[in-house]
Amino acid sequence: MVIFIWKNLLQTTKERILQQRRMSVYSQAHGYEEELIKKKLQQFAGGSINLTKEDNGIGILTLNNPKSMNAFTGTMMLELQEKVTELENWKDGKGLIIYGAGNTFCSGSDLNVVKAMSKFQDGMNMCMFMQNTLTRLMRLPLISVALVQGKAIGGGAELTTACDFRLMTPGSEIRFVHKLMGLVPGWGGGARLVRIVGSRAALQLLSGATRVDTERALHLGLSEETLSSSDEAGALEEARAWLSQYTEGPVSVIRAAKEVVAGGRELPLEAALRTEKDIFGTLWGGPANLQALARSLKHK
Ligand SMILES: CCC(=O)SCCNC(=O)CCNC(=O)[C@H](O)C(C)(C)COP(=O)(O)OP(=O)(O)OC[C@H]1O[C@@H](n2cnc3c(N)ncnc32)[C@H](O)[C@@H]1OP(=O)(O)O
Repeated sequence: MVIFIWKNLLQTTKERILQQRRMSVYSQAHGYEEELIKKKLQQFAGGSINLTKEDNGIGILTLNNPKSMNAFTGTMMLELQEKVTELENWKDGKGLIIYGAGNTFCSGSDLNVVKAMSKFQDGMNMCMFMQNTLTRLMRLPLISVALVQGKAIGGGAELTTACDFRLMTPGSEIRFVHKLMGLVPGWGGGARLVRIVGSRAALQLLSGATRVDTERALHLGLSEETLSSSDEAGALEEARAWLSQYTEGPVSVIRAAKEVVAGGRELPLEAALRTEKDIFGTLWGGPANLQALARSLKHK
């Protein structure tokens, strides 16, 4: 009977964790009209977002619109949402690398879309659409890395902040150019940047529209490492090797580690502690835990 109650409790906990992870920031209650914005975005076609899921549990998400420096067209925004949903349902996933085709990361929103969506309500709906998608991306139980080659500009810079880590190739740069367009970030990149580099550095980067090269990014803690390869294949291989240090091991444990950190990053302390307890409960006495105990490991 006790075991039955515990199993039910564990199942409910797992469902609650899953629901929290998929929760969007905006709904109709905030005046957000998802179907309307999706219809509008559909009108601006071009490029694609491609996803491959490797056997090692690492997903590779490619921003593919190289003729416009991988700017996000409307259909790419819609495809990003679809790929995030696919990744939420990928039970074997442990890590994710996001990179841009053609040796550059992303030049933000396609300026043709920006111009055509200049009405207030369109802009707000697009902002909420992208914040919802990037928040769900950030909450994925996968350790994520933005591989920055070339330029990450505007919304491209914002996208990098939705990843757990950033790796940069020689000569690459991250730049929040919003000020120069009479804007501030709207894809959640401002709020996330504060959590990554602190409020003073974030304010400097936004109000100065500062070019952040590899050296400055390392200094600010915006980038983890400057890779040695500049070419796409070499950089991707290096990023894969870097990420593998952290994705090595049982799927359940790696995903749980990411979920504990995601809770700690986003929630007030008591809620984060309760989330940690719930996630701990999904592992305690589980296969990975029992196998480790049976091996009587010493951590010398
Ligand atoms: C969320 C808010 C936002 O993201 S608002 C958008 C912010 N982004 C921008 O303003 C980027 C504007 N573009 C630039 O500053 C430059 O093109 C950057 C990215 C620095 C690249 O410069 P450079 O290496 O000299 O290449 P280029 O200018 O010749 O560009 C190559 C082709 O790509 C295009 N492109 C570039 N960015 C965009 C964009 N965001 N939307 C639409 N098209 C874009 C350029 O127009 C150029 O096209 P073409 O070869 O002239 O036909």
